[in-house]
Amino acid sequence: MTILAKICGINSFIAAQTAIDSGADLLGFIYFSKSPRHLPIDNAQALMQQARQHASARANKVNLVSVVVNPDNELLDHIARELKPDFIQLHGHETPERVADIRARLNVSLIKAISVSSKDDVATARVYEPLVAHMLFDAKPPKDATLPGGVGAKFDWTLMEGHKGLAPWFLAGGLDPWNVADAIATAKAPMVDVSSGVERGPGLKDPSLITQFLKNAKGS
Ligand SMILES: O=C(O)c1ccccc1N[C@@H]1O[C@H](COP(=O)(O)O)[C@@H](O)[C@H]1O
Repeated sequence: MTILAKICGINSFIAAQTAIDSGADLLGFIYFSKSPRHLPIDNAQALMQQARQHASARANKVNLVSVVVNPDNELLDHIARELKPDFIQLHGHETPERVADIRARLNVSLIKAISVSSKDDVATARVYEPLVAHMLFDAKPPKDATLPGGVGAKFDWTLMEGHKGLAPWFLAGGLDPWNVADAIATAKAPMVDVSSGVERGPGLKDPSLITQFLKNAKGS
């Protein structure tokens, strides 16, 4: 099975270039000021343009994702207009009603993240699935965490056993180059997403870890 992989929290050209050259299918750009990977819109615009140009020069297909947390309409409109991402990832507590509003408002495909610690959490995907292109299953962050994602927290991958999904879905949360093959095999995940697991410090993407993650994910 071909596994699709997203490298999230891209905040430098070297990280984007390495991810594209190593076969990433999607790159994520964080708009959330508490994140060490946060990029103001102007910086994201410049970096996304460089990434698109590099992918096009290499004839690689890569989709660019803007990641937001409980965004208001003003921010969403701004992101859609200025960044023109292929996807917007909603990584907060957006309700199904709010996701339906966003879908009606924007002409951008959506990814909805939900945090998982039980089978019931996985089942909540059913109500979102008709509204979005992909679901993303992440761990519940620790209680004292300031970020809803990007903290390297893992969940029990066996909770995903038997989950089919209307569309291919992402497994995320605490993945790294050493555990990604096991995670894919256990969860039967068609797509994976990583942020902190390919860093040498908060917000510091490590090119060799990006390359190793993609090799191990795609070799599965
Ligand atoms: O990466 C971030 O800083 C981030 C901030 C706010 C919302 C989501 C964020 N990242 C997403 O979280 C998952 C899991 O991260 P990790 O691999 O466990 O560090 C990541 O795949 C991003 O989609």
